[in-house]
Amino acid sequence: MDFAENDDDIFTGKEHTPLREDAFAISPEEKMERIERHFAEIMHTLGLDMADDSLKDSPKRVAKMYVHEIFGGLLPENKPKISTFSNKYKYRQMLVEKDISVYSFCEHHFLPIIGKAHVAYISNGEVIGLSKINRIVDYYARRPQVQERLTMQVVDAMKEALGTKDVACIIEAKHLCVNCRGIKDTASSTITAELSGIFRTNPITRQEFLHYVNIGSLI
Ligand SMILES: Nc1nc2c(ncn2[C@@H]2O[C@H](COP(=O)(O)OP(=O)(O)OP(=O)(O)O)[C@@H](O)[C@H]2O)c(=O)[nH]1
Ligand SMILES: [Zn+2]
Repeated sequence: MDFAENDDDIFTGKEHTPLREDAFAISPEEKMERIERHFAEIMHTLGLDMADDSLKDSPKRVAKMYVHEIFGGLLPENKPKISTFSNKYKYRQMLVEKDISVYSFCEHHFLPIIGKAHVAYISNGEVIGLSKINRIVDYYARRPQVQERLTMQVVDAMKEALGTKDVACIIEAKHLCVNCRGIKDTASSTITAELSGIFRTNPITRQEFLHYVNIGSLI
């Protein structure tokens, strides 16, 4: 199954990211031009000398970074193409892709969320290439996010790609908006878990997953 067939999910709200209906009415190039202009205004307002040779290209750098790098998961064309294979070898146990790097951005402060995701599933006849699990996490991370939504989006995408309900995702991450400003608690981190199918209903399966990912020593 080609997961990227469902590019319109981003429009229907199925992916839950709060986007306007006209989010894609302007091209990525136009988005970069507008962000460059607005970011230059922010820097100017802060009193920075925009003629300084180190600062003058920063609005352009930020615009490119927003549209194509850290928020590249807002562009449906970046949705990973997920091909699955049939489970010919009849592996019936859990598969865990652990310690997947998460680089996301808090939608309240636009500061980094840095951590690890652990994703597990039990095959219902299809298997997925391992790297595609990392790609799914990366795609949904590269948006302004809350950690709860990111965790659920990863599980939804895996369920859709694999045609199974037996999927789980745990994310443990540090939110720089908590660590480096506001309350400035550098020690705390946030854990979210979305457990679906047998991971929710069977405590032994859930325990096996938790055992493999050894929660508490992730970062
Ligand atoms: N539930 C949830 N909250 C988040 C996440 N990332 C950041 N936040 C919180 O979002 C909240 C925004 O709260 P506000 O009171 O509107 O913002 P603020 O005045 O800057 O809050 P402080 O961080 O407490 O200074 C803060 O408590 C953040 O810690 C997340 O992924 N999930
Ligand atoms: Zn924040």
